[in-house]
Amino acid sequence: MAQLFTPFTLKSVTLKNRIAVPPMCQYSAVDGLVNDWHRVHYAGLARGGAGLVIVEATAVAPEGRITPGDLGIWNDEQAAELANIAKAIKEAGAVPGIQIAHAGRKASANAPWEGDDHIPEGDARGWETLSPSAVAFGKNLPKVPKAMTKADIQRVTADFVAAARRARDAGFEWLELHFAHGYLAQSFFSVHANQRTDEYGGDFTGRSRFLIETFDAVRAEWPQDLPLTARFGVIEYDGRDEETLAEAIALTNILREKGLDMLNVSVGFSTPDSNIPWGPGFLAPVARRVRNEADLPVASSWGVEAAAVAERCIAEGDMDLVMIGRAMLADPHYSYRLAQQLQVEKPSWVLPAPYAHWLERYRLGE
Ligand SMILES: Cc1cc2c(cc1C)N(C[C@H](O)[C@H](O)[C@H](O)COP(=O)(O)O)c1[nH]c(=O)[nH]c(=O)c1N2
Ligand SMILES: NC(=O)C1=CN(Cc2ccccc2)CCC1
Repeated sequence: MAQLFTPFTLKSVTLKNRIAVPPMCQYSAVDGLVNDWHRVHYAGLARGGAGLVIVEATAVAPEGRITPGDLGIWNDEQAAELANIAKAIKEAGAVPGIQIAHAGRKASANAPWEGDDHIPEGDARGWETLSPSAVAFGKNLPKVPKAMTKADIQRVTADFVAAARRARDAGFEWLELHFAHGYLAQSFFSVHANQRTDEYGGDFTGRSRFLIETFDAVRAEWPQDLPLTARFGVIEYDGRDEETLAEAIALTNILREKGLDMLNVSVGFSTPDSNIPWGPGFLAPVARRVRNEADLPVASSWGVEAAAVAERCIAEGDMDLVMIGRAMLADPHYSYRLAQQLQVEKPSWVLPAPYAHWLERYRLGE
C-alpha cells in the first residue's frame, strides 16, 4: 500500500494524500494582483491530484516582494482576488494553502529570467530594502538594506497579522509563514544577516525574537482549527550546520509549544557562501531529525520527485508530507504519474472524472 497515497489530518483539515505543491513564485503579478496567469496556474495544479496546493510567497507589504511581479495580500482588493484562487483550488479537490512572506534584503530584485539580481539604484522599479542589519546578501544581491528600527519591526509583524487575517477571510485553510530562504524572518535568525546589538539580535533568544513575536501574533488571529505552519531554513550548509540545526530545533520546539502545527523543513539560503549537497531528497535526513527532535509533523522538499524517493520519505518516517515543486511545473498531473508508478488502484482517479474516466480504460486504438 503506497504510504504516499494515504490521507493526512492536521487539526480539522484532511489531505487526501501526502503530496503537496509547495509555494512557487510566478513573478507574474502587477501591483501584487492575481491575473489569468495565476488563475490558470493554480486551478491546473489543483486538478493534478495533490492533496494540498500552497500559493506562492505572497507579500505582506509592498516592500516585502522579491520582485515587482510578486503577489501581495497587503490590501483588500488583492485578498478578494486571492479568494477566487482559494475557491478554485478547493473546487478542484485540493486543500487551499497560502504562504505569506517578506523578502527583506532579497527584495527589489529582477525576476530570475530577467537577471535574478537587485534592481539598480536609481531605477524607479526598485525600492529601499529592509533587514535586521545594514548587511547585504552579496553576489547577485549586493544592495545594502536599511537596518530596521523597532518601529519597522513592529509594523512588519503587524503586516503579517493583517495578511493572516486576509488569508483567513479569503477562504485559505492552511497558512505557511515564510521563515526560510534568506528572506526577512530567516535573516533575523541568521548570524550572517543579523548583527544587531539590541534585543532583536545577538544570542539565540535575540535572533529568534522576531520569529517568535510574529508567530505569536499570527497565532492569535489564525483559526485554532486550521493548520498554522512555517517554512524554516534549519541548515545553511555554511560550515556551522550543527550549531544552526541545534538552534533551529530549539526554536521549533518553542514554536510547537506556542501552537505551530507543522514545520516545512528547508534551507536557510542566508549566505552565498554555502555548499549545498544538491541531490534527490537530500534534505530528508534533516527533516527526519527535526521531526524526531522537535516532535511535530514535518513537510520537506528538494528533489523529492522519483516515486521511490517520495514513497520512502513517507514510509520511513522522514516526513509527513512531501512537497514536490519543479516536477509539478513540468507536469501538473505528476501525482497521477506517481500513482501509476506506485501501483495505486485505479491511478487515473487521482485526477478529476472528466480526465480519469477515459484514462482508466486508455489503450491505444480503442
Ligand atoms: C519557480 C520557483 C519558485 C519558488 C520556489 C522554487 C521554484 C522552482 N521555491 C522553492 C520550492 O517551493 C521548492 O521547495 C523547491 O523548488 C524544491 O523542491 P523541488 O526540488 O522543486 O521539488 C519557493 N519556496 C518558498 O518557500 N516560497 C516560494 O514562493 C518559492 N518560490
Ligand atoms: N520565494 C522563495 O522562497 C524562492 C525560493 N527559491 C529557492 C530555490 C533555490 C534553488 C532552486 C529552487 C528554488 C527560488 C525562488 C524563490
